[in-house]
Amino acid sequence: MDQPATFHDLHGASVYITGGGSGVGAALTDGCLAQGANVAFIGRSDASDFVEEMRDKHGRAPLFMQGDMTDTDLLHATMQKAAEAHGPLNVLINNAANDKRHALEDTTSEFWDWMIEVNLKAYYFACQEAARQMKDKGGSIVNFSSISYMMGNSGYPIYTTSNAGITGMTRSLARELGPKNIRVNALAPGWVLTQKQLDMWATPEDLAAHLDRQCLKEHLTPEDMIAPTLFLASNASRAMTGQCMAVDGGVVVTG
Ligand SMILES: NC(=O)c1ccc[n+]([C@@H]2O[C@H](COP(=O)([O-])OP(=O)(O)OC[C@H]3O[C@@H](n4cnc5c(N)ncnc54)[C@H](O)[C@@H]3O)[C@@H](O)[C@H]2O)c1
Ligand SMILES: O=C(O)C(=O)C[C@H](O)[C@H](O)CO
Repeated sequence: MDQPATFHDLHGASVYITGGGSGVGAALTDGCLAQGANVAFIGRSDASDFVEEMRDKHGRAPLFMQGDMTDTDLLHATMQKAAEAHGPLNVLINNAANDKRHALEDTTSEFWDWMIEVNLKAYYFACQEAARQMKDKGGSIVNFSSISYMMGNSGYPIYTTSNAGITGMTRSLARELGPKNIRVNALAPGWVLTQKQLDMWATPEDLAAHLDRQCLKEHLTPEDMIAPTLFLASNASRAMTGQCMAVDGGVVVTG
């Protein structure tokens, strides 16, 4: 898609994205490459085809590292490899998450641990390594949350718990890292119609009900997340930290 804006400071920036090979993350990789940034990303599944698609489109390929980000040593090693390839990180985008459905009654302790490891722990430890790399020259961290917890959605309580945790973590890390000029913000998307959402969760009834809740009467696409993320990543938002920015088409949450 056409870039809606140019963020000059992102040209040549070193950007690391979790889950940058599919869904919203793939749009973010595409959007960052289009700004002239150097992108590295981790993902669980093979993303070689996407890497080649990006090479064809931008003339530069993102650095893809396959692995499970819940392994903190591995996560940190991939972030260090990104720094070796592109320089210390300027931008971290914590995007990868898992919204697997579950109910309180059926939840095991192991499932809780796994969901929190994916949806919260990996975010935290990615921030830890990013902060190390950004300590001398500052940087920007964008943590993907969700409006799902603000809506009080059922069906995935550990996911919504994590989304709420992400905004709390964001505020505290913004305070801790602000003196080093490292900004930390959260972005809370509304319902973004990725192929996975369409394949797994989106029924015609739920889609219609959700559009009713939005002020704007068009469903959101992964590409709609690009410019808001670039804004938070870039110096355009240099006076913003500790915030959670909803990008949701104007969902009005009622009691
Ligand atoms: N799609 C939506 O409607 C929606 C709504 C609100 C918030 N969000 C948020 O936006 C972000 C992206 O959502 P999405 O719909 O594109 O997700 P997705 O499930 O389609 O993609 C997630 C990506 O993360 C990767 N990933 C997951 N677990 C991993 C692990 N353990 N190690 C390494 N990589 C892992 C996957 O490989 C995949 O590339 C998430 O933070 C999500 O909470 C999405
Ligand atoms: O999965 C999420 O994080 C969402 O926020 C998705 C939608 O907002 C939700 O399914 C709408 O009811």
